[in-house]
Amino acid sequence: MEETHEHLEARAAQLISAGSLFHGRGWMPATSGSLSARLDDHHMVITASGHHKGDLDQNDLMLVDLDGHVLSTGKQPAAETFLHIILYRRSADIGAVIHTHSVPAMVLSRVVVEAGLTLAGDDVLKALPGCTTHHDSVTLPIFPNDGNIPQLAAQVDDHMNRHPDTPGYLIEGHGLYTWGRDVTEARHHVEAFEFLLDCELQRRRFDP
Ligand SMILES: CSC[C@@H](O)[C@@H](O)C(=O)COP(=O)(O)O
Ligand SMILES: [Zn+2]
Repeated sequence: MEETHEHLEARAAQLISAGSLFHGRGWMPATSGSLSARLDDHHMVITASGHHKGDLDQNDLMLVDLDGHVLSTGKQPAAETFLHIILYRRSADIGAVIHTHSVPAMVLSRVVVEAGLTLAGDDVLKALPGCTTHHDSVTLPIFPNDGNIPQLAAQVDDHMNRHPDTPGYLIEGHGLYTWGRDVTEARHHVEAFEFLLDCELQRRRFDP
């Protein structure tokens, strides 16, 4: 358990740094967004609910097990904790999950009428899993927003059963979820998606 806690502080430090970076970019305005990292097969560290993600400290992170039990006393976990948990349960290769609320993710998730947004024709795609050339493409499924998080999590899980290589998704009028093997890789995926979404939004202004 001591080792888990030691791990917790190191992972929490990485999440604090990512929160500061992404808030600074305008992708986690006010108290929006959430960040987590796997500690072992049964535990994760995740942001506590309602904290400003640009100004987190170790007290704003907490230990939760992958059944959803809160193991840090006196703290309320992120509202969308279950959306993080289902990803860790799916694959031991998922080591960190990050949720952002950027303007491009918000706008595109509302204007795209299809069930998914395909990103193509950009070299930065190569920063994403499964893409090796700029000829590759990635489709982000778009789920209707739902305050019932277990229900939304079940929809995401069902989609990923059918499309296990999905590297991220959008929630309509809400934001982006993506993940990686560790916090470093999840950060890269956030940056790549946010860049691609911004480009896509700007491209549509010229060619709607
Ligand atoms: C503050 S608006 C955004 C929230 O409703 C929620 O979607 C979110 O991303 C952060 O909630 P939190 O409970 O702080 O993890
Ligand atoms: Zn959110």
